[in-house]
Amino acid sequence: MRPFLIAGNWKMHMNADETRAFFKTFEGMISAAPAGVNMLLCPTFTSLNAAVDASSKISGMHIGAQNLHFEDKGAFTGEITAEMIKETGASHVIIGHSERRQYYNETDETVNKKAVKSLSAGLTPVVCVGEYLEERKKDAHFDVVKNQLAAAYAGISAEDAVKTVLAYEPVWAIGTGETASPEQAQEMHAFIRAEFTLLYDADVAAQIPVLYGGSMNAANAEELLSQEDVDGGLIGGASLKPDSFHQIVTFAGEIYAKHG
Ligand SMILES: O=C[C@H](O)COP(=O)(O)O
Repeated sequence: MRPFLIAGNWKMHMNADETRAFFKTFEGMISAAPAGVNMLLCPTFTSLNAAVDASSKISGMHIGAQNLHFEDKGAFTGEITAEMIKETGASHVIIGHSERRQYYNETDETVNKKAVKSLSAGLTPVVCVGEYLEERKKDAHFDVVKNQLAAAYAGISAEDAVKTVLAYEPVWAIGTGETASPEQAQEMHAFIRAEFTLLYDADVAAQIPVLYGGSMNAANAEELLSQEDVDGGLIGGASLKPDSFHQIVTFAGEIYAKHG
């Protein structure tokens, strides 16, 4: 089975001191990721250095940013380049999160440009897709995700596609406490895998980790992670607490030990 990636998106929470405090507690719980599990935490830009420093004590822990600009430099006030993120020691970057699509005019085109830029800079893009509730109610969710996928991966070679991570985050499940059922998650993840097979081939599709995001927590993670095509989670609120993040990582390790 594919290794799990348990990722936390800290959004606009956790300053540098709080980041160091999180890691101090977390490293008391775990010094290395369980076999078959990788961990990723994505703090704010100003906490990246603190997170990278602290993460060096935990094997299998990676650090990522939450956004980047697709240009190398220029008059883009408030933005940050891929190279600047790399300079902190971070290895991943979240791209196209629904909050950025919703509040900051992120489009399918900019998501694609950002994915291309992060790959060329040697950062792993965690590309986010997902439908709104109205789209699911209209039964348009598969088409929405299919279009987002095709746009995000336009012009990306198979060789690069396998270096990406995909996160399916139904917008109606983000921060709402309402999670997709394990069946809904598995259905969409299998669909995404089939789309990757059409865009590339079955071998590429089998290599791209597909994470679920949307109110994943210690109470529902085990069932979600037990689904065949759910390769991990992109966790918001529950990743801010060392004990719940640790619990989710532990579930992933147990599932991998059983089936891996
Ligand atoms: O990127 C993470 C997602 O937006 C999920 O956030 P949440 O776990 O707080 O619902």
